[in-house]
Amino acid sequence: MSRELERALDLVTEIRDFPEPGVLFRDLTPLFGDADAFRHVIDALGEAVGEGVDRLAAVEARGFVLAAALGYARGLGVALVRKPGKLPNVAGRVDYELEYGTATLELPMGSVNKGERVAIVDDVLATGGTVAATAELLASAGAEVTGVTVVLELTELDGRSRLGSVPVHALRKV
Ligand SMILES: O=P(O)(O)OC[C@H]1O[C@H](OP(=O)(O)OP(=O)(O)O)[C@H](O)[C@@H]1O
Ligand SMILES: Nc1ncnc2[nH]cnc12
Repeated sequence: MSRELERALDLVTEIRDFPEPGVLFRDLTPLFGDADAFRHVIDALGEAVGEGVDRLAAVEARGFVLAAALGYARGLGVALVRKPGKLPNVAGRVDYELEYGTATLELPMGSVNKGERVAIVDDVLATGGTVAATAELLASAGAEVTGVTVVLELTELDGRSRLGSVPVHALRKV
């Protein structure tokens, strides 16, 4: 890994007991706010996503920031998976467990085509609930999930185990 990418990832801060007691929250805000760091992270994610991908998928909200820049850099459109109640036309909905609480995700109608090869991008892989729910939504819409690419993987929470044989790429494992 380049020194620049190491420096970028070192900007992620740890906050104890947020958003609830017992959670060590990884905050990517300083990384998003530093132009050089952000560029190095997007370049690294672009390499990790690899070839043979037709589209990206990302989850509101932090995933959108990464996927928008990555989609531009790689010339790929993005399926914007949303928290509930935001979409006029919903192709599918999944409820899932988070490290802190429960959540629901919705896939916009028409955001992926049948048979498309879609790579999921997010900032943090924790329990894997978010990405597993996204993969389920994409599969229900007829897309093929080629892989999951994240900035940080929280290995202790073993999110990978929820993703079956889908390849997971993390820029850093903590
Ligand atoms: O692997 P998991 O246990 O599912 O957790 C990972 C998810 O949690 C965070 O999102 P959050 O729902 O906090 O939303 P945000 O992006 O709107 O801050 C993060 O951005 C990932 O999407
Ligand atoms: N510990 C954590 N830090 C940042 N984002 C998260 N999403 C789920 N768990 C998280």
